[in-house]
Amino acid sequence: MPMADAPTDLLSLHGATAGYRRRPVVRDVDLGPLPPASITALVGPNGAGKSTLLKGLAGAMPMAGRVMLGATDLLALAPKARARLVAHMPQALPDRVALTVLDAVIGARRASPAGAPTPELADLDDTDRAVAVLDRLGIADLALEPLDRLSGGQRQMAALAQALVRDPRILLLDEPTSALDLRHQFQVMATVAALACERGMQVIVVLHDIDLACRWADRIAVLGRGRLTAFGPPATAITPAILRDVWGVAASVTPDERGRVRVQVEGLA
Ligand SMILES: Nc1ncnc2c1ncn2[C@@H]1O[C@H](COP(=O)(O)OP(=O)(O)OP(=O)(O)O)[C@@H](O)[C@H]1O
Repeated sequence: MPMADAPTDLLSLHGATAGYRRRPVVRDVDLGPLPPASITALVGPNGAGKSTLLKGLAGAMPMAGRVMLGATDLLALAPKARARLVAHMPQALPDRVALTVLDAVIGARRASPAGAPTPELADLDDTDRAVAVLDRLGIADLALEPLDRLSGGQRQMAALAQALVRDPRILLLDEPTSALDLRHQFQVMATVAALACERGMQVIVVLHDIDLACRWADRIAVLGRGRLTAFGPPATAITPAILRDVWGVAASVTPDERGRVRVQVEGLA
């Protein structure tokens, strides 16, 4: 259920540009407005610049342009202030860390606490919050396991818990389901969707699985060679023409019995 005093600020990118050694990889991206309690899937081919865009939004690398949350330009905020609003789960996860899952999640909470207060968690201390997040993700049984003894999928779930425990206003997830089995893919996307709604979060999630993106996202942003190529509801953004032009595949796009878009790749275009 949405919060009574749910955030109302829209998120929008204006001319967002980022790159490496003066080589722009993401160029002039205008995206939004994205309302609170929404999921935007960022899709596109390998090397299109999806991770770079997320890193720029998270403050992990410089970005030019404007990223407005309501009247606030996130790019103009000091790193600490931006970190209170934005949590980023990167694609590459640290794997040689001997902390337990619980300690890692508590550490993430303490490193950058509370952007958006969550009423039902307001009285919990950091440990209780960490336990609540692990429970919500269905991985409370991993709490005392050292991170460096987890499977790839378990580590991905722990990294997601580290991002969620910070109560961000904006949650940036870079391929959060790439190592997960079908059950955990569903659990992660369902939990993220429920939390987006409860907390009024704006979620931007990079996914390669277009069907998963169409199933869970309110909006799809297609990035091709660093530029925004399509943006809108799944049925608008994912078309045979876009799949051909951006991914180079011949594919059919059909609604399933619930009206959701399903993509079937027939061959290379
Ligand atoms: N640290 C880096 N230094 C220099 N170039 C980089 C660096 N990281 C990424 N790039 C380049 O930037 C471009 C975009 O990379 P990015 O990781 O953002 O793409 P992506 O869309 O996330 O790809 P994928 O789907 O394969 O994860 C690629 O050409 C890549 O080689």
